[in-house]
Amino acid sequence: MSAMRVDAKVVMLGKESVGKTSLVERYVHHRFLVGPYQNTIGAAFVAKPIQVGEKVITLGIWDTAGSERYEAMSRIYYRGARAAIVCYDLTDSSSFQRARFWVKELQNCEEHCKIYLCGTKSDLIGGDRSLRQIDYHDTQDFADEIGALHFETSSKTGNNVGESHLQSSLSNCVSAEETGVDLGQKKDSYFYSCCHNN
Ligand SMILES: Nc1nc2c(ncn2[C@@H]2O[C@H](COP(=O)(O)OP(=O)(O)OP(=O)(O)O)[C@@H](O)[C@H]2O)c(=O)[nH]1
Repeated sequence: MSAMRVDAKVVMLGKESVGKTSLVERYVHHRFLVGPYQNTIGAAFVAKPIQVGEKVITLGIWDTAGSERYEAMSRIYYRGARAAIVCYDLTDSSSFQRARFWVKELQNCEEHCKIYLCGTKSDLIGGDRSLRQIDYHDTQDFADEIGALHFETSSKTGNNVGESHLQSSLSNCVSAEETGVDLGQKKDSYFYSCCHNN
C-alpha cells in the first residue's frame, strides 16, 4: 500500500447533532443520509482531494463527536489543524453557545487555524422562518470580530456546500506546499473510519 499525503488538516467542531457528519457526507460523497440519527463516537476521518489552481491537494478531514463527553478527545483532533469548521444548528440557539466555546478554544490553542462558522440545516428555516434561532447579521458581526468566514448551509439540499462556497473557502486557506502527514493509505482513495452508534 503506498503512502497518502495529507496536505492540510481540517477539523469539524460543534455541538452534538448540529450536522457535522452530514456536512462531510454532502461535501465528500454528495449525498444526504436519511434514517435515524447516529451520533459519532470519538471521531471519524475522511480524505478529500481538491483542486487548488493547477494542483490537487488532499484535505484530511476529522469529524469529531459533538457530545461533551468526548470534549477532551476533540481537542486532540484540532491540534495542528489548518482550518476548523465550527458548526451550529440555525434552529438551536444553544448550539451557537457551543460554537463560541470552540472558537475560544481555537483562539487560545491554535492561533494559526482558520475558523469557518457554519450555520447548518438552512433548509429547515427556508420552510418556516420562525424556526430560525440564530440571526444571520449577528453571526456575521461575530465572524468579522474574530476574523472568521461565515456561511449557512444545508446538507439536505446541498446549499452552499459545493465548489462555490465551502470548497473554495477551504482551498483559499491551504497550499500544496504544506508539509504532509503519512497516513499509510493509497493516494486518492477516500476512507472514512466511522464510529457510529446504532
Ligand atoms: N433538515 C436537515 N437535517 C439535517 C441537516 N444536517 C443534518 N441533519 C440531521 O441532523 C441530525 C444530526 O446530524 P449529524 O450529521 O449526525 O450531526 P453531528 O453533528 O455529526 O452529530 P454528532 O455525531 O452527535 O456530533 C441527523 O438526523 C441529520 O439527518 C440538514 O442540512 N438539514
